[in-house]
Amino acid sequence: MLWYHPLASAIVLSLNMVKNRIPLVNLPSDNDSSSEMMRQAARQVSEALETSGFLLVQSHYLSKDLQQDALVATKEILNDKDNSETILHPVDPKKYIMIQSADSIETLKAKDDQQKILKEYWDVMEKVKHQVLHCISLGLGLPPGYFSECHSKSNSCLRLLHYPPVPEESSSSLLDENISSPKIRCKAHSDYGSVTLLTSDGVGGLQAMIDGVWTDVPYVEGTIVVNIGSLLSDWTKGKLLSTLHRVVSNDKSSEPRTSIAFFADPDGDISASLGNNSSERAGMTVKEYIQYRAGGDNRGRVGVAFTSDETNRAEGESNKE
Ligand SMILES: O=C(O)CCC(=O)C(=O)O
Ligand SMILES: [Fe+2]
Repeated sequence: MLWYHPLASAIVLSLNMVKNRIPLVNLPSDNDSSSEMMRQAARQVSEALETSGFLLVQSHYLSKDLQQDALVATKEILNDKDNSETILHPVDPKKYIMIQSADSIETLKAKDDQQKILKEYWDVMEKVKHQVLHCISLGLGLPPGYFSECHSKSNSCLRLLHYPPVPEESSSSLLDENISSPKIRCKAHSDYGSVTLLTSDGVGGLQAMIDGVWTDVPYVEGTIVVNIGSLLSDWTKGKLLSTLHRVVSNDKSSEPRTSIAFFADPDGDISASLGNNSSERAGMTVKEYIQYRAGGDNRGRVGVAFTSDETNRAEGESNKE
């Protein structure tokens, strides 16, 4: 039977491997570093970040209701045509608002209840960030607080994102001239800082470059997609991968898409190379590095899409698309 054909088994196996490379990890609700549950979660988190650079997590801090409410608020805020805070990306077909601190949510042009939801969401993301950093430290055999301690000042930001629907008339040309190139909604890039925590509305299209292949990042309701940025990758001397990713539109994902990216950056005044002297960031502070990657003012995050290592990887791998 075909099922037992060695080629068919290999295909099934590789599909499972892709699945397992972006595992879903339940973050333990207590912070006990010596518990078996914590040790297992720490292993799963660091293994995923070593092999694909991506995983999904579930945290007791985040309820499905809060996640849904935050998505609805995001959609409404970005749909308000009079909102001057909204930025149209210069290249990608997307619009977004950057929120640079929890306090600045109060001055966001949004209704009180929307601000309240986003504030609550921010506070939860701060907690999840520390849960993930705790697991990463433990998983790498470091003291549990090692990375959390470099994130003492909440140097995070929140990006509210909306991708408009792909127009009907262009659906026949969803595949550009080159039939194998799907339409790009967010160009390939790596993130800059330490940990990115992403909520999306379930419209597909997020892809990660894993072993040279653009791979769909699975969506599971109630979970957060976690990936890491170039700084954290560098701090671990490349052991943890800052993986290139992008958002595309294909026949399954041409609908409007809303997402919320929480970018956790380390404290601005510490060294961007954190003792890795071979790093191309040696001599820069975290704040300077983020500004360099963001294109100057840190407002739009449309600066340097990849580090030089990542550029090399991208050039090698884009041929395999
Ligand atoms: O919208 C998404 O799903 C991903 C966004 C992203 O990767 C980013 O803004 O850095
Ligand atoms: Fe990203």
